[in-house]
Amino acid sequence: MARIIVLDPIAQEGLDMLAAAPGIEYEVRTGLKGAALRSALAEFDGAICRSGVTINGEALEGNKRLKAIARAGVGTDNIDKNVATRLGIVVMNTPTGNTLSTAEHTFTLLLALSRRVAEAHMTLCGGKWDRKTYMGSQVADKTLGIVGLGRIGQEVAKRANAFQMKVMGYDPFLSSEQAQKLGIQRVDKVADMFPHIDYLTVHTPLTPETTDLIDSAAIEKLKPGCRLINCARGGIYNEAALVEGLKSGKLGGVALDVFVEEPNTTSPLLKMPNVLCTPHLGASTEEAQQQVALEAVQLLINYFSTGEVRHAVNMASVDPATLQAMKGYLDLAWRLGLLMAEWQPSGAAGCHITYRGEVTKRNTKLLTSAFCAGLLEKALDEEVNIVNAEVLLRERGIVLTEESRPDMGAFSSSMSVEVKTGNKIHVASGTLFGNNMPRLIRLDDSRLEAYIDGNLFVFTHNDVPGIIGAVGTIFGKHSVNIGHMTVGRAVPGGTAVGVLNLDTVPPKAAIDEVLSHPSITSARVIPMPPAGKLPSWLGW
Ligand SMILES: NC(=O)c1ccc[n+]([C@@H]2O[C@H](COP(=O)([O-])OP(=O)(O)OC[C@H]3O[C@@H](n4cnc5c(N)ncnc54)[C@H](O)[C@@H]3O)[C@@H](O)[C@H]2O)c1
Ligand SMILES: O=C(O)CC[C@@H](O)C(=O)O
Repeated sequence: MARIIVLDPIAQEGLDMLAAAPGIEYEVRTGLKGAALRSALAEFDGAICRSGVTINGEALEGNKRLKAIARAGVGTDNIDKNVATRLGIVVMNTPTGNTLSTAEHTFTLLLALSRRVAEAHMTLCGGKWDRKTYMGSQVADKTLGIVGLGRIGQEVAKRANAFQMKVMGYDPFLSSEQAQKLGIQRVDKVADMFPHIDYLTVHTPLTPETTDLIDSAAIEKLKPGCRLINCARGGIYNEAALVEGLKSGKLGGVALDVFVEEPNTTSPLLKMPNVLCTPHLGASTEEAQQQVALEAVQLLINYFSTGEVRHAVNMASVDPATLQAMKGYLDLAWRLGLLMAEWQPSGAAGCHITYRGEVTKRNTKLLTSAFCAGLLEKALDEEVNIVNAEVLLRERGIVLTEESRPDMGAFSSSMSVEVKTGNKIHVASGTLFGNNMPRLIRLDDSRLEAYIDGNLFVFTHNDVPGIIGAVGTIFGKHSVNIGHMTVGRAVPGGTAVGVLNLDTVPPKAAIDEVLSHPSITSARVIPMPPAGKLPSWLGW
């Protein structure tokens, strides 16, 4: 049973969907922070939030249970994604559910700011019929500048065109063709539009590049009287610079839905004329809230029932069909990781993975993550999965590289992992027989064909007659049954490797006896998961 915590109010339709979902139970606990949030998160497998709760590193610290966070909305800046990734927690959002509502809210603020609607309303409510003070500005034939032309920015541009405005815009990922299609005059730098625009609106995430994007220096370059709107994130406009710009008359007005500090009832802007503020209401429509709640709940239901990862912001998304089709390869990659962790027990400095043949057409990045998860699984105290494995590996200074070679080797598909330790390189290669039978086809220099499940007994020896018989006799004497046996070598008479699948873990006395054979150079038991057992992080 997956337990889900709902940390912010979400639409009832989302809660109903959670209640009806088999294998899921949920609790709504809103308004949590600090230690209360941390201990609550530790009791659940999944979490749903909006922008109210702050899931920072402290809130996630030491969490060994949480697997997935779904954000009912777009911005995930209230979640510490670095810490989540490190802990193997996938963070997903619902990118489209509130696009139209937020674009509409932006336009609402733009129009209301132009006509000073809120101030006039407040004056009238105060008993004054004032038709002189609130002279407005027509938007038709004015120019709107848009920074960030993703989903919301583009919808705002469409509405501006419908209101007969000229639109200029900047987004590093907007092509000239798309800009032309949307009737946007694209500029190469944000500042290029400053002297020409009467209105500026931003629709980017809050990032180091967009923090204080509009500060005093930028405001200085704007056309006098320019009106600014922000329905994206507080901090993109520097709030102190806005106050100064309004005071000096350089700015014609400011409309904000978002603030650096939220909730916020003390900003000096709230008391200034030509200012219009709403308390982060961009996505607050019944339609948007219903849609993001349903989408967020669906993301978690899918994640916990099929392992599907969609709209992830801290890892590649994986749909159930891909997962299903890659099950066998994921199992192989994970097992090669587990095997290599035992085969080369001293510290790895680098890993290089080569994919050959048909497997190169698949999502090899996912297979690389699965290998890394296997490699680190036993070494680390914390949960290692495909979300955090690569990060954890790189954090340990292990250099990870990957290559794909579409040509087939001896097998239609294979993956080879090289683990560098000091000046040695250990190699293991595997392939898949059928859909779900992983096989080891190379260990260091020896070619073989071994199972990678159960109690593996791996020994190196000189390629001389009598070794197989000697080992078989020793295990027979100790009542250890051999289920499967394979030996391989690079060249006759050189170094060889034997891999046995034992029905039980051999006693130390049996291993010592094997090691006492003059031609056997090493021997160790490598416990592998039983055949068909898949990693728990795949949710199967
Ligand atoms: N007020 C609200 O309630 C509300 C609701 C929804 C979204 N939002 C905010 O709106 C933002 C935009 O949402 P969206 O759905 O359009 O996201 P989106 O990902 O579709 O678009 C963001 C765009 O910003 C662009 N961008 C990133 N950095 C940039 C930079 N330095 N300069 C110029 N462009 C840059 C990206 O290329 C992208 O096209 C979100 O990040 C979220 O924080 C607020
Ligand atoms: O949850 C909300 O209402 C705000 C949503 C909005 O900020 C977002 O980024 O999607």
